[in-house]
Amino acid sequence: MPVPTFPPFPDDVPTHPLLVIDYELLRSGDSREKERLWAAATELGFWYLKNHGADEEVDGMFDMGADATAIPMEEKMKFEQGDTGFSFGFKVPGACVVDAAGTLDTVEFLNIAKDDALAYPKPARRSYPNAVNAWMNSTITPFVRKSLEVNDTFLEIFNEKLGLPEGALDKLHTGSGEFSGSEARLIKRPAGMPTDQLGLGAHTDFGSLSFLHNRLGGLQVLPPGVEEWQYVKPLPGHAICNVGDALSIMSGGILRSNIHRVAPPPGDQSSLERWSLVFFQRPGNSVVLRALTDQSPVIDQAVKNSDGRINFNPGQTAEEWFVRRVKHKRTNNYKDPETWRAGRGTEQGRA
Ligand SMILES: O=C(O)CCC(=O)C(=O)O
Ligand SMILES: [Fe+2]
Repeated sequence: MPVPTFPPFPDDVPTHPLLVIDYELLRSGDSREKERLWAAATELGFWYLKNHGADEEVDGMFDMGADATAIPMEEKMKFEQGDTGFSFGFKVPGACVVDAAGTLDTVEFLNIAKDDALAYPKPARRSYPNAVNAWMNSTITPFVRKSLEVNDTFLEIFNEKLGLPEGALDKLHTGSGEFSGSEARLIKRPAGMPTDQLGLGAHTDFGSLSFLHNRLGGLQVLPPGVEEWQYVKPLPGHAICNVGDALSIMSGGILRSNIHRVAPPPGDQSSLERWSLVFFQRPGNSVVLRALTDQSPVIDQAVKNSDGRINFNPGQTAEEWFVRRVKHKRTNNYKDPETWRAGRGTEQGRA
């Protein structure tokens, strides 16, 4: 399907520039580009990525999402994620809350486990409707493989910059060979939603790295030391990449997991249906989240110098961390601001 054209992103809203990182340069080992990536990942934790080579897979995923979310609600509910902290499957609008007051969300998710995409046609974590399965070999699995390749490239560079023994971060992710919370997520915000309602509330991402593709505005970041939310402008052909909590903890806070949210698209884009696609890379399920102080003097020093706002030893595995964060977002589990706070990550009081 050709990429549709949209009304332009307005030039009169607060917008935060991101560094543009060239994936091809990273792959060729360009040391200046690696330095620029390091600056982006440690200062804000967000960057654009060009020349990632995943455009075809991304377009296919949006076509798949349109197909899959069009199935009848009754059918969809058979594949709903449920309230136990299991993420894979559909999440319908209103099934999650976006803030401590219990305000309902406005977006639909379709989450597909990396483990299912790679094992297909063998089921690994759960089953999906035919409208998803039909796209597995042609589109979903290739998108997952491509996303893993991109994120594994980042992990290798961060491993080197953090002074970790070779392959240390890989061993906790792809190299662990075990199931993980890694997943591809399609997000649909229906057209004509009230312009004062958030799509997704302020959060940090749960896992290690997020590889995001969107076409309409709406994503906003709260940069360090700034009190006003700022849009990240979608750029054609550019992914938006960011660091999540798990990698921030492992690196002793050197890699930044920055708070962000999804607001209504700005200006003339506000009434349109908004789609985004993310691949979330997360550590293997049994990996205990902790700063890798014993493997890197740089990380050890960072923890010693830290202001104490991030707990670098939360005493949870990646799976426990993930389940806790997903579960406490569910509307059915919301009781009061305390139950909301029980699902928080490294937001550091900024949400
Ligand atoms: O839709 C977007 O632009 C961002 C989505 C996001 O932050 C998330 O799913 O964690
Ligand atoms: Fe996010």
